Amino acid sequence: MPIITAQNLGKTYRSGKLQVPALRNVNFSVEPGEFVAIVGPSGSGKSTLFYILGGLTAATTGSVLIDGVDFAKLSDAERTKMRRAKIGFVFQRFNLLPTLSAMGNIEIAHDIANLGAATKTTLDLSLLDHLAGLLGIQGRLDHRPNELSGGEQQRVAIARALITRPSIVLADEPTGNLDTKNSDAVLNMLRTSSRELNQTVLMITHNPEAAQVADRILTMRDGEITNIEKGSGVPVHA
Ligand SMILES: Nc1ncnc2c1ncn2[C@@H]1O[C@H](COP(=O)(O)OP(=O)(O)OP(=O)(O)O)[C@@H](O)[C@H]1O
Repeated sequence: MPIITAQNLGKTYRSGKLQVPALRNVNFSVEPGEFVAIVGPSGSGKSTLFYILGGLTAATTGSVLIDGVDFAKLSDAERTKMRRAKIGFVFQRFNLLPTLSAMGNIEIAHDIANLGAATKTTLDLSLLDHLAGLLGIQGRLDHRPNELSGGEQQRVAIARALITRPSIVLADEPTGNLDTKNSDAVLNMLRTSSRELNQTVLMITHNPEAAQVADRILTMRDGEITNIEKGSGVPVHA
């Protein structure tokens, strides 16, 4: 069964009398463990699609099924619970909390996920070690965000998203503003988490080379999916 199914998704933003159609008739599904890149020009609806898939915004038409469950049929509390349990976000606008260390930011993500979980877990220190090693941030965990470079902050944000072992990772431009070395580390981390941990990864990117790391590439234009092709699925510089 697909882990994500989008059916006839549409979204129109309304501000006053103005209506902005952002998504039209979007249909696709994603299998568990698949890595899907989403590309397309600015304004084509990529972020809007992510907000809807992540249960942060309601669709105007159509539906999203996560593990067969329709988001729209859940109460706000149930939707929040499901989001915390299943989805990890790597969004540039969801910055790290400035008063906490990198470690504190990762811990709090675990604590928040635990709030809604039926079975409480303790922080998985071996997973933390593993992620910090792969992302090259072991020596930086005691530092606050303002003492970290942009690339390090982005890698901490990835560790924060993955520490809860979400079944779905939504990453919006995770390599934006990163140099090649950091960008490769992030892409390879996402590639690994999909292949080895069976995490489903959806990644928005403007970089065609980054998109190739995915199994499938969806192209959006004017709120529609206009093309679906295979990616190489190969890590960068492998
Ligand atoms: N809150 C909002 N209110 C009104 N219109 C919006 C809102 N958010 C997005 N839009 C509009 O919806 C359309 C799709 O925007 P969206 O941010 O999803 O595109 P995008 O492909 O992610 O763009 P980018 O690559 O620049 O981030 C655009 O025309 C945008 O101006």
